[in-house]
Amino acid sequence: MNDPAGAVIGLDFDGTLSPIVPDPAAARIHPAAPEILARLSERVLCVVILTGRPPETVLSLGPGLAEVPGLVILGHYGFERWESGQLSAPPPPAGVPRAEAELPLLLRDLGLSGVVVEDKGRAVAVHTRRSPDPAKALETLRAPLRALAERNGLVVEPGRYVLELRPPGMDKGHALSLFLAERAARSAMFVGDDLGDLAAFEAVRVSGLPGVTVCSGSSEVSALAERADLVVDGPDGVITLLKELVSAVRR
Ligand SMILES: O=P(O)(O)OC[C@H]1O[C@H](O[C@H]2O[C@H](CO)[C@@H](O)[C@H](O)[C@H]2O)[C@H](O)[C@@H](O)[C@@H]1O
Repeated sequence: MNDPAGAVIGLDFDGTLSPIVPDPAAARIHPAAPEILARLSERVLCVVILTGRPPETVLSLGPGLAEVPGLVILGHYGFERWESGQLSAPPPPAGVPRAEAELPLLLRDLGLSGVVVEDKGRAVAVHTRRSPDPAKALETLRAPLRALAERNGLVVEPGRYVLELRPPGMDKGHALSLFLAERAARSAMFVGDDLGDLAAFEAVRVSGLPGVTVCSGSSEVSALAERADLVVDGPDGVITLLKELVSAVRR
């Protein structure tokens, strides 16, 4: 990297900094991540975590992240922002509690077992990873959840055995584009693992900046690996890459 002081390093959380586990509440950041991010942030313009999770959840699943110098967390696909200990968030949309209230009946009528609802405040995620046939359950849910989202002014965000109902008007691409402009970035890297990260890959490409897109590879998602400049082996591979970056970068 020729100009690390101008580089924004963007990273997704689940599947990238945090290994995928069956229970979303049991996820934990890779133990090496906070320290390596702290070392990296001293060498680049900014490190930003761009995630579908609320920033406060990322901080609780990622002990040590609050101490990473200058770290910014853009949560809920960019609707919420945590920086220097401060959280900024617009009021939550009314459609989310309305949609969530309809979910138990919908799931019962579809006869699905092992499907778990994650209340995220500004969004609600429906997980099938722990159902007997996760892929089939996801397909069964797709159309009914799309209709439920539309009735409540929401959109469906698909992910790794999850369909999330969330407000429209923001995605990781838009959030990253705004952030690159805000920081007057001179180069950009984004690391992600899931479909929601494709928009951030595109944001790196359309920025016109020197950039690199990295896929935290898995057997569950192929679309990202096909579009990435570089594919690494899951969160362990991401940590190895970040360590190499820290070693390579002199500011
Ligand atoms: O944008 P991200 O940081 O990647 O967040 C996307 C979703 O991640 C979480 O779900 C995923 O990780 C879980 C824990 O490893 C896993 O059980 C689940 O199957 C994955 O889809 C999170 O629970 C969602 O709310 C996020 O939107």
